[in-house]
Amino acid sequence: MKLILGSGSPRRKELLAQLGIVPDAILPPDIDEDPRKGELPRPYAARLAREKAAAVAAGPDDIVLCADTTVALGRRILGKPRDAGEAAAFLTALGGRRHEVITAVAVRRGDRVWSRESVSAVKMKRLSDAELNAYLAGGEWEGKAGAYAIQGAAGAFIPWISGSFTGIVGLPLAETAALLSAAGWPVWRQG
Ligand SMILES: Cc1cn([C@H]2C[C@H](O)[C@@H](COP(=O)(O)OP(=O)(O)OP(=O)(O)O)O2)c(=O)[nH]c1=O
Repeated sequence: MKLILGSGSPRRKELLAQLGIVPDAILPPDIDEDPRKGELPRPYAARLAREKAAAVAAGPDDIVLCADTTVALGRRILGKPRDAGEAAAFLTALGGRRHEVITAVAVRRGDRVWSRESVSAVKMKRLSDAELNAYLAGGEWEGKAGAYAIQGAAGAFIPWISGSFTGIVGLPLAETAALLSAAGWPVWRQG
């Protein structure tokens, strides 16, 4: 039995390492991430996590761990921005309001799949032009859902959250540990 982290996100690898878990392999999935027409953020994140888990090649007894993080502004899905212009638009839309960050986790072993979603509420302050421009120039928005990373400089824009910090960063550890255990991975083995 091998543990395969089906993710190219360095954050997910680091969060897993917080549990003392080093995957036997890292295989980033390649799937179409376009939302379906009218798809809501939570079902979208759940679908993507499962599709990622299905897309990663693994042996019948191997465990595949995948996740998807989506920022939801009401019914609107904010994924990874295409460019700095879209990042600016996302951050302007998020500023001065509350939004949700959904991270869906899917664990697959053979044909069986276990999955859960972590939903957190996040308040971002309204950004001044100086804050927005400096943040965009820093490049931390690249590859991040909603165009920010709470674990970096954008932490200064977020006075309040309710939910799971590890979930917002990309892998909710409480849910992840429970799913891995359910699939038979010895999360709490000694030594
Ligand atoms: C909201 C937020 C997202 N993110 C990141 C986590 C995810 O890596 C990314 C959302 O993109 P995802 O599509 O969830 O993941 P990914 O493309 O980075 O990696 P893979 O599909 O291979 O697993 O946004 C942060 O790092 N901090 C944050 O505060």
